[in-house]
Amino acid sequence: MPEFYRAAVLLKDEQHMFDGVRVANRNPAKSLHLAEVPTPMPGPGEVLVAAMASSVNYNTVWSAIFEPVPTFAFLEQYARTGGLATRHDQPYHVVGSDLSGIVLRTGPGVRRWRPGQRVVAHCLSVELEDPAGHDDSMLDPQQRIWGFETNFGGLAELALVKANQLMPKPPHLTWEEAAVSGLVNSTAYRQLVSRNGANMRQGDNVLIWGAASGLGSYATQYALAGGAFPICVVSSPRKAEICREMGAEAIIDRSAEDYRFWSGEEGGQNPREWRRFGQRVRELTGGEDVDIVFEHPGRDTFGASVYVARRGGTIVTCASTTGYLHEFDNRYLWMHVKRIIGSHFANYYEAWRANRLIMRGRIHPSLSQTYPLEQVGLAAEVVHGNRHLGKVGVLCLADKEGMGVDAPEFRTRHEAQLNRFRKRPGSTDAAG
Ligand SMILES: C/C=C/C(=O)SCCNC(=O)CCNC(=O)[C@H](O)C(C)(C)COP(=O)(O)OP(=O)(O)OC[C@H]1O[C@@H](n2cnc3c(N)ncnc32)[C@H](O)[C@@H]1OP(=O)(O)O
Ligand SMILES: NC(=O)C1=CN([C@@H]2O[C@H](COP(=O)(O)OP(=O)(O)OC[C@H]3O[C@@H](n4cnc5c(N)ncnc54)[C@H](OP(=O)(O)O)[C@@H]3O)[C@@H](O)[C@H]2O)C=CC1
Repeated sequence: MPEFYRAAVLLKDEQHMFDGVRVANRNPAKSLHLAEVPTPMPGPGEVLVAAMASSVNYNTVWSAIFEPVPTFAFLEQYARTGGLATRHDQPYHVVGSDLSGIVLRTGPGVRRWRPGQRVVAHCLSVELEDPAGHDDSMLDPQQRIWGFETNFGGLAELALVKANQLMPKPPHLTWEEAAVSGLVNSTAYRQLVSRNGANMRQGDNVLIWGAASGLGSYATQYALAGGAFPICVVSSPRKAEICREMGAEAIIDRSAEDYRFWSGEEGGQNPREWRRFGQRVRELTGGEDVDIVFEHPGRDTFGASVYVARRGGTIVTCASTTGYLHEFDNRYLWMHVKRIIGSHFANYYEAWRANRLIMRGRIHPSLSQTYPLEQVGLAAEVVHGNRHLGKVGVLCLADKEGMGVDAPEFRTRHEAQLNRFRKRPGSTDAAG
C-alpha cells in the first residue's frame, strides 16, 4: 500500500483566488493541481480503489471555479459530524465524482466486495443513520456527493469510497469508457425514468436541453430506449448529427435559430421568444407539446421550459448551470396544471439499474476524448468552455486508452455506438 498517491487537488489557501472574477473567466486549469497526498486507510464500510480512469463532471468545474461556494465549506461541515468524517477536512480537496478501477483494500465489515474486483463507483456518499434516508437515500440529511462534498475523490490514482458506492464494471468497456457514466447516467435515469423523477412513459415527447453533452447524451438514449420521442436541443451541426445518429429525429440547433429568452423589456424574459421556440417544437412534433422537459441550464432556459410543457406536463430539473435564480410566468404553470420536479443524483438502486443498462448494451457511454491526469485542468477548462461533446474522460492509473476490456465479443456488437461521440480524425474542435 503506497503511503502517498497522486491526485488532482484544489488548495484551501487558494479558495478565494477568483474572487471578483466573472464565472465565465475563471479558469479551472489555474486552480486544479496535481499533488502527492497521504493515502487514507479504509474505515468500517469503506473501500480503497485503485482508480484506472475517471471523468470530468460539471461539479468538478464548479469545485475548481469555487462556485457557488468553495467546496472546502462542505468538507468542514462533514468533518463537524465527527468520527472518521474528520479526515475529510484537509488543506487540499481531492476532487472527482467518477471512477473505474480495481478494489485494493476493504475496511472492516465490507462483505460484498473483495480486492481484485473490477468496479465502477457512483457518487452518492450517504450515512443512512437517519430514518429519512431509508425511504429514499437521496432524502438522507447526511447525503453527500463524493469528490464534491467529500474528500478523496476519483480524479486520482487511489480513491476512498463507501462500499455501497461500488457497482460491477461493464466488462465490454475500456477503463476510460467505464469511468464516464456513473454520475450522469444515474442522474439522467432518476431524473427521467424513475418514479422519483419524471416517470417517463412510452410515447412521451421529451424536450432535452444539451442533448449531445453530459447529462443530455444519456437522457436522449433513455428517451429512445424507452419508446419516447426526444426533441433534442443542441448548439452545433456536429451535435445535431450525433443526435440523429443516436436515432433522434426532432432536433433544434439553438445557436442557428438564435433564441433570446432574456431579450424582453428592461432585460427581462421575452414571451415572444418562448412562443417562437414552442412553435418550432410543435413543427417537429406534428403540433404536440412536450410531456417532459429535461432541465438543467436553469436561468437561461427555465422560462421557456415552463412555457413549452404541455398541459399537465412535467419540468424536471437537476441544475442551474446558467444561474439559479429563475424567472417564469406562473400562470402557465398553475392554469395548465404543470409540475416542476427537483431531482438530484440517484439512490443506489437507481444507480445500479442505470449501470445494469450499460452492462447490457442498452445505454452506452458518450466518451468523446480522454486526457491524462496531468492535464485534468485543461480537461475541466474544455468542459467549462462548452467545447466538448458527451463526456470527457481522464486516465488515472491506466497508462493508455483502450485497456481493461474483458468481453471483446460483446464489445464488437456495440463498437459503432461506443465510438459515436469520439473526436473525428483531423478535427480540432471537439464540439465542431
Ligand atoms: C451529482 C452532481 C451534482 C451536481 O453537479 S449539482 C451542481 C453543483 N452543486 C451546487 O451548485 C450546489 C452547491 N450547494 C449549495 O449551494 C448549498 O449547499 C445549498 C444552497 C444547497 C445549501 O445551502 P447551505 O447554506 O449550505 O445550507 P442551508 O440548508 O441553507 O443551511 C444554512 C442555514 O439555514 C438554515 N435553514 C435551512 N433551511 C431553513 C428553513 N427552511 N427555515 C429556517 N432555516 C433554515 C439551516 O438550519 C442553517 O442554519 P445554521 O447555519 O444555523 O445551521
Ligand atoms: N443534480 C445532479 O445530480 C446533477 C447535476 N448536474 C449539473 O447539470 C448541469 C449540466 O451537467 P452536464 O450535462 O454534465 O454538463 P455539460 O456541460 O456536459 O452539458 C450541459 C449542456 O447544456 C447546454 N447548455 C449550456 N448552456 C446553455 C444555455 N444557456 N441554453 C441552453 N443550453 C445550454 C449545452 O449544450 P449545447 O451547447 O449543445 O446546447 C451544454 O453542453 C451542470 O450544472 C451540472 O453541475 C450534473 C449531473 C448531476
